[in-house]
Amino acid sequence: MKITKICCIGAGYVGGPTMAVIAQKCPDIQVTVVDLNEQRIKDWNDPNTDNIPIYEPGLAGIVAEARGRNLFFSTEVDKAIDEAQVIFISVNTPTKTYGKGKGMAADLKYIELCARQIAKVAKQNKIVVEKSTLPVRTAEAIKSILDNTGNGVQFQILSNPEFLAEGTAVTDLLSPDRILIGGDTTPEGEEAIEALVDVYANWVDKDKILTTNVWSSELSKLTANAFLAQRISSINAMSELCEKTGADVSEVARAIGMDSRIGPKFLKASVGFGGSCFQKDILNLVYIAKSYGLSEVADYWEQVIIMNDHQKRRFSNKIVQTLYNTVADKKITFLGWAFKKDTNDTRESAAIYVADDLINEQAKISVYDPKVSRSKMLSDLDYLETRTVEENNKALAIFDNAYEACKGAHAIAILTEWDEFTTYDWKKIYDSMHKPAFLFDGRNILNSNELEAIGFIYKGIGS
Ligand SMILES: NC(=O)c1ccc[n+]([C@@H]2O[C@H](COP(=O)([O-])OP(=O)(O)OC[C@H]3O[C@@H](n4cnc5c(N)ncnc54)[C@H](O)[C@@H]3O)[C@@H](O)[C@H]2O)c1
Ligand SMILES: O=c1ccn([C@@H]2O[C@H](COP(=O)(O)OP(=O)(O)O[C@H]3O[C@H](CO)[C@@H](O)[C@H](O)[C@H]3O)[C@@H](O)[C@H]2O)c(=O)[nH]1
Repeated sequence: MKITKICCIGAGYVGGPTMAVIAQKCPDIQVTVVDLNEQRIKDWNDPNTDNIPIYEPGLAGIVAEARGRNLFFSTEVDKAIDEAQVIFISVNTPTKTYGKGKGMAADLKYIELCARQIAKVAKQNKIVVEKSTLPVRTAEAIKSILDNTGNGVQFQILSNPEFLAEGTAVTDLLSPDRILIGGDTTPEGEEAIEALVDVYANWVDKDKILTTNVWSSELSKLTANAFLAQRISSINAMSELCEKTGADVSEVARAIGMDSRIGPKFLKASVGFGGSCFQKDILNLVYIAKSYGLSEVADYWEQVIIMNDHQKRRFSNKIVQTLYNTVADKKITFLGWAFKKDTNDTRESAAIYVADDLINEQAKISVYDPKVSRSKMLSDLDYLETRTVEENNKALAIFDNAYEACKGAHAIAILTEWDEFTTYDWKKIYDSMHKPAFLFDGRNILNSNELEAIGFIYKGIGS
């Protein structure tokens, strides 16, 4: 089967960039990305591609090239479903905030809504692709909904999890380590797998396209995120021990990373991992393990989250302790609010939790982030419901300029590893601050010797 029309439900951090790259690399395929969120679609259609709703290096150029040619953003969900041979489901699957599994299980209501909508609209056979990250065996539920429409339409369900990381989405999509496609082992299932393999083979080497059964594919995505997050919690655990013993976590990471069995990546100690995926996916894994009665497996993975929460809290505690055990009415400037550099995404960012802790201690927080909007920062804090919206408004001052944000501060905390922070005139910043001037580098990106020579009291992670 040759694919000529694709629809993607969900124009978010995954749907938008993924479909833009498919459209760029496959000019013969018409790709329509649909979303219920009218503003989001309007933003994707903004004539100036610098205003598209997701900031990712290189993305605006790809959208400019493909949009209107074979890439379309629309709110007409039914029409796009009806016309497409392949429908990617790329909607959000957040942690449940209610009912059974609250705070742990993945909320699959948006997935189910998509399945029901596809079932209602489809008049011809279709391939439905799970692009969202889902608990193992979700395809079974989707299949049950789709197969019970009674209109004779045949569906093949594939699992094709996405491994892109934000901030590097475009390069990850253009040169992925692998593409994973899981499907049924029936002839129809294999035909569907082949059709999707052919789409990716337009720009990915065939030996990097891995095909498996559906359950392995679904579970591999949760497993990959669990392993990645575990490395960060492991090095962060060692960072605390380094601080007690005089070892330096960067040196330890380098020493172990040169062991080819361990490898050097994902060993940067930090204020704690954030992002929409790691915590949500591990909690989901823990929930799945518990639901099968595997309490040791559940406890093992839960420790990754416990360690990460500890690391965030440890950072805010260290600020309070170092500032003579009180930050009340002191100005603490955050450089960075995004959960990592090169993205405007703030979901689960460590900055939110550190700010919340420090505001509880009556600190005045000033923030500068090159890409995150003022309204986003405030809504992130409001979402925690620790205090009223007015109180948050009072406690958080947001700046468009780092030098202005740092003026008159008692301490600076680096929460995101934006490259521009390393290029600042730190002497000028030092001169504008209260003394002693403290600098808490939650990302270990600055040169401690240079900063100490200027006069800062510098505290990194794990040294
Ligand atoms: N963000 C990442 O880096 C990343 C990477 C890999 C996988 N994932 C997974 O991909 C999925 C999507 O993540 P995201 O970050 O793109 O989420 P997102 O919140 O940015 O985007 C999801 C979009 O789906 C839309 N939507 C929800 N229900 C809909 C419906 N019924 N019809 C039409 N539109 C609907 C929402 O309005 C939203 O715009 C999640 O399962 C996530 O775990 C995310
Ligand atoms: O050595 C490291 C590496 C990362 N981080 C932090 O970990 C978080 C996550 O970073 P990263 O994994 O680079 O970004 P995500 O966009 O969350 O991507 C992860 O989550 C996605 C969603 O499932 C997956 O697709 C990706 O493969 C997986 O890397 C961020 O807060 C980073 O600052 C560290 O603290 N130390």
